[in-house]
Amino acid sequence: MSQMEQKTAGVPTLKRLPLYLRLLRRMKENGDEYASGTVVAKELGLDPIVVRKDLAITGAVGRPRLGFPMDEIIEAIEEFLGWSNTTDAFLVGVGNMGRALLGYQGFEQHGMRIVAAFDSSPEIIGTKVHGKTILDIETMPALAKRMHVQIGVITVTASVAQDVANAMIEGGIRGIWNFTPTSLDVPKHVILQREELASSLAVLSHRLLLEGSAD
Ligand SMILES: NC(=O)c1ccc[n+]([C@@H]2O[C@H](COP(=O)([O-])OP(=O)(O)OC[C@H]3O[C@@H](n4cnc5c(N)ncnc54)[C@H](O)[C@@H]3O)[C@@H](O)[C@H]2O)c1
Repeated sequence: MSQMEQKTAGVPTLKRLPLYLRLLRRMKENGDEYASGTVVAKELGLDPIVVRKDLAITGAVGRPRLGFPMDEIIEAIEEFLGWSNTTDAFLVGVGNMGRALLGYQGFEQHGMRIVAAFDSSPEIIGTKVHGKTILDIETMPALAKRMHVQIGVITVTASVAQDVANAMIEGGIRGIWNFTPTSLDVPKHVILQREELASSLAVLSHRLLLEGSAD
């Protein structure tokens, strides 16, 4: 499917597609040649109608009674998410959160490769973290420009998050994954995604509370 023809999907669909991908890759490893929406729905405990709609949006075409050929459906989801080409990313702020993200090997399977990490602390600059030498934040915008880096991951102290975002934008970065609680102000062409563990925790706590009151 060309980018012009590609449909847009809602956020809930976009959030479910990686779950399908993980399951389908596992099924492929187990030797399955086809995947049906019904099986995917059952494995993940989702409504089959929702799964069928999600998979249809990727443009993959199922075969009657068999389902989707495994390679085709995997490729269709990867292309839909833009994960067929891994995108280079810079991470800024190598504290607790930054170190954890740098140590995670799984992002490459999800289309993102952290190619360099930056900090402002003289104690951290020049040290090695998970095999990467930490660079001086001052060098980040020029390097981002030179390497055509698309994604910036922000894991700095909240009070400097906007400065870091500005420096990333100066370097031509177009997608920012913000792990800080700071609401960032960015130009229209920049795509922002905020990650907030506290929000997920709020859902968990509230559900626990409801379960408790049901007893
Ligand atoms: N998204 C979440 O769910 C979540 C969860 C926990 C923490 N956080 C947030 O993540 C951020 C980092 O938390 P942490 O525990 O890793 O903090 P930390 O203090 O361990 O690390 C922050 C790092 O940023 C560096 N830094 C500060 N100013 C900088 C600048 N101008 N340029 C480059 N580097 C700079 C510091 O030297 C330090 O290494 C905080 O904003 C915190 O609120 C988010």
